[in-house]
Amino acid sequence: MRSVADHARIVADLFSPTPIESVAIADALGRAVVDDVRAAVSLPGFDNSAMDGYAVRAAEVAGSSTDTPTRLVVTEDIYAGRTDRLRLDPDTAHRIMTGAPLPDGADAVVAVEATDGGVERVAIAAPVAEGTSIRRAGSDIAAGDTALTAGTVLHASQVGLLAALGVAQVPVHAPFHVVVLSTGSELMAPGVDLEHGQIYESNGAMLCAAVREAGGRATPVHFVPDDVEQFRARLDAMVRGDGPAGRVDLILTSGGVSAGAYEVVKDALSGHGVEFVKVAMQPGMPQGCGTYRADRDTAGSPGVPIVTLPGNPVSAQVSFEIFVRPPLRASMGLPAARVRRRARLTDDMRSPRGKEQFRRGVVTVDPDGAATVQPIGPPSSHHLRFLASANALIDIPADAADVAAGSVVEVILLDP
Ligand SMILES: Nc1nc2c(c(=O)[nH]1)N[C@H]1C(S)=C(S)[C@@H](COP(=O)(O)OP(=O)(O)OC[C@H]3O[C@@H](n4cnc5c(N)ncnc54)[C@H](O)[C@@H]3O)O[C@H]1N2
Ligand code: MOO
Repeated sequence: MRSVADHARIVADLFSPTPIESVAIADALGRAVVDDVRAAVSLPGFDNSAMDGYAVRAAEVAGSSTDTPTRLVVTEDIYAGRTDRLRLDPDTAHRIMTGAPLPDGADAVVAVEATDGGVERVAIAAPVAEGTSIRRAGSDIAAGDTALTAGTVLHASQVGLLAALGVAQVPVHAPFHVVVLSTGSELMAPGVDLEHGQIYESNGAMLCAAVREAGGRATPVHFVPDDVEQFRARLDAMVRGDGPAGRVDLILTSGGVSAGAYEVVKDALSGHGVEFVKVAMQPGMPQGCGTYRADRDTAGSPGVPIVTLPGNPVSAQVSFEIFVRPPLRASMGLPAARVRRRARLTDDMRSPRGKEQFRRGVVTVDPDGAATVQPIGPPSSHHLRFLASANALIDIPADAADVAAGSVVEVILLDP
């Protein structure tokens, strides 16, 4: 059997970086900038007031107190957005609002609370040090400085910084596009009354969600029947790239790869550039991957990478986590690996020797930062409920069999 690490490397080699596109910053959320972004302007762009108050010369109000306020004539009213350049004459004050440009000659702002709030004349009841309540041009970022380094993922605050710098669009990797195929005659759409032996399709919905959560784009292709010819016809349309889905970076299937009599994926793809292997892991043992080329493709056609996951829902989702998510994210310049950490096991666990086990677990971190993990649900791969309650996968190495409560194990955190 192939090791998990070897299969992960072989799958990752199928992936290539997606093209770069220029995207409006609001639409670039969750994507990584491909180049350093330099500030074209300074922030702030001009000296401005940090408070609603009065722009003054600090030396002129030095002796102010409640009993002996300094009285100044107010000669200007500066609101945020005034664009004319002003000068503060000696023995005068300008009423000024937060964010409004500081007049030349002023070297401090007195907050309105330390004054009588006068409009034509103002009484200032407290001294201010030079520089008080002034936000200097470039004190946040100077024009020419690096605002974001290449690879930074855009969250709300990074989008805010780009907007403040007047950046409208940024170059980012195009979303990695995955066509998600579900096979199986037993699979039905929601809303249908199930007959005995039928089930609601769930892998397609789950894997599409997983692709989107990872930052990619997913197109579901549901309910491909267990028919090799029809299955191949669907694939061929995708490989040609002339279907409604456009460019396809990966075809992801689930089901139909083990040892049964109706393994449509295996039957359709064997001999077409796809290799089927057993990976030493639980869940997720039967796996396949390769580059699919249609029969009539001319030599040299690049084909489309394909990963075939096992059909059991927990196997499909765990396999996605281990084999597909990391290279998918790397192809978009996004941090690939989930956070791994050590945690103390709350219960005894058994693991099949010779297979790396990924058990569902709930990790709890106490206020001191110490983590414990409780395994939940049995190891078998149809227990979707327990997967849905887990926040981590417990990664038990292939050479371990019995792991006692209290042991320290490695966990993969599934919550962002
Ligand atoms: N004789 C053997 N039988 C099995 C082996 C084996 O080595 N020898 N391996 C077992 C393991 S481990 C797994 S995992 C599964 C993998 O089977 P397939 O990938 O061929 O998947 P299917 O047989 O098509 O389906 C398995 C199971 O999952 C359900 N399923 C499939 N697709 C969906 C979907 N889109 N939504 C919801 N549920 C789905 C399907 O109904 C089956 O219950 O094989 C074992 N058997
Ligand atoms: O390997 Mo299967 O994925 O255990 O259920």
